[in-house]
This record gives sequence, C-alpha cells and structure tokens, in this order.
Amino acid sequence: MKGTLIVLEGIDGSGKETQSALLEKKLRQEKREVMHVSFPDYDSPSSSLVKMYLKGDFGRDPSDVNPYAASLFYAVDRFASYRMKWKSFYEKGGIIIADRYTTSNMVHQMTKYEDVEKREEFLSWLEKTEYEELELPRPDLVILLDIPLSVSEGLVKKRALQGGSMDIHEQHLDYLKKCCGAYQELVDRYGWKRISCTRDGKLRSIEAIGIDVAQAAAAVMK
Ligand SMILES: Nc1ncnc2c1ncn2[C@@H]1O[C@H](COP(=O)(O)OP(=O)(O)OP(=O)(O)O)[C@@H](O)[C@H]1O
Ligand SMILES: Cc1cn([C@H]2C[C@H](O)[C@@H](COP(=O)(O)O)O2)c(=O)[nH]c1=O
Repeated sequence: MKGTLIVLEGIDGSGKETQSALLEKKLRQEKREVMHVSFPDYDSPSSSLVKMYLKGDFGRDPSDVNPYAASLFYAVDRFASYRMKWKSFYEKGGIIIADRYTTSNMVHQMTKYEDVEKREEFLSWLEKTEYEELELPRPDLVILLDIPLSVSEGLVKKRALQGGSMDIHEQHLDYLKKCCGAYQELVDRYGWKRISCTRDGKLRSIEAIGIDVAQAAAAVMK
C-alpha cells in the first residue's frame, strides 16, 4: 500500500519548516503514522554538493551553475533520503510531510531560463529524471505557503541575525523575485494548494495558517 506524500512549498522564509513541524505534531496527536523529512537533507553527506553550491563554491551567483547540474545535486540528495530514510515507511502506508521536494527544484532552477521552450524542456527532464528514472514518489498534495517577498525577506533577515547565514539564493533578491513569479505560475499549472500567509498585507499567525494547512492535508489522507 502506497503512503501519502504531502509537500510544503514556498519561497525562502515562508514558514515551511514551522508549518511542517506543526502539521507533524497535529498528526501525531491524532495517532497517525507520520514522518517529517526536509530537503536539502543537510544532516546527510548526500547534501555535500548542494551545500557547496549554496555556499558559492561553484560561483557566487545562482546562474553560475546551470539548472541541470544544480538539479542533479539536489536529486541525488533526495534519492539518498528516500532510499535510506523513508521508502519503507512510505510503502507501508505512512504519511510523509516534506519541507520542500522536487517541486522546489522546478521553481528555483527553471527561473534560470528566460526562454519558455528551455523552461518546458527542463521541467519535462526534471519530472522524468526524479519521478521515473530515480523512482521517487510523486506528491499527493503540494501546499504553497503564499507570502509576499517583502514579508518573507524580513523573516529571513531576522533569522540570519539570530545566528543563521544567507545562502547564494537568499543573497540575490532578483533571483528570489523570479522564484516568486515561478511559484505563482506553477501553483496553477500543477494544481497545488495555495494558502495565503498574509491578510490585508499583514502576516497571519502561525496557528491560523496551521489550521488551513491541516485542512488541506486532511483532504488527501487515506
Ligand atoms: N506566521 C508566522 N508569523 C511569525 N513568524 C513566523 C511565521 N511563520 C514563520 N515564522 C518565522 O519566520 C522564520 C522563517 O520560518 P521557517 O524557517 O519556517 O521558513 P522556511 O520556509 O522553512 O524557510 P527556508 O526556506 O529559508 O528554510 C522563522 O524564524 C519562523 O519562526
Ligand atoms: C530542495 C531544493 C531546494 N532548492 C533551493 C531552494 C532554497 O533556495 C535552497 C535551500 O535552502 P533552504 O533555505 O535550506 O530551504 O535551495 C533547489 O534549488 N532545489 C531543490 O531541490
């Protein structure tokens, strides 16, 4: 029996980690079999090339690494996580909550192309590589935590001041703007569930957003 894969998506600082932890807690309280994974899998050696890329070892600008090369770094990391950590749990019917997935890669790497045909070619290649060749499961639900860049930027900066560092994506506002646009494009195209994190321009509370996330998840759980 196949499990359920729920993916939390959104631009950097949109609340994915916060909301995936909250959803995991709620589902555990309901005594459901649940596991929380996140990508990149920074704790695993499989993320080494991703870390080098995000640190700027291959170039300080995201566009210094072409989308296919960058995608392979992330895809290999996902493959290792799936095979080592959650394949058997998922195949027994468990619920997986993923903080980012292949869907992040679609958005972040496709923005490196302006040309529509190149973008299409890239997206087809990515889906084939990850879901067919690497046999990673397709998500049952992708939730987009929709937040204006101006708001998420503040959250990322606040977190960096508290001791975090900013990666090469976060350091390039023009790149993040393109990612925002790409999320808006793909949310409709792929039928992702959009949850607005602001109301009247103000950030909603973690709990209020959490209620919407839990409702969306309930609709796909077996
Ligand atoms: N609704 C909210 N209200 C106030 N603060 C929030 C809210 N959601 C998240 N935060 C805070 O914003 C920061 C970013 O949140 P979080 O780490 O969950 O985002 P993320 O999408 O996982 O980020 P990244 O993709 O950069 O890892 C954290 O410090 C978190 O506590
Ligand atoms: C999983 C994944 C992520 N990315 C991008 C998205 C972010 O800019 C970084 C990861 O940073 P985080 O703050 O730790 O979430 O990498 C990507 O391009 N492709 C992927 O598959």
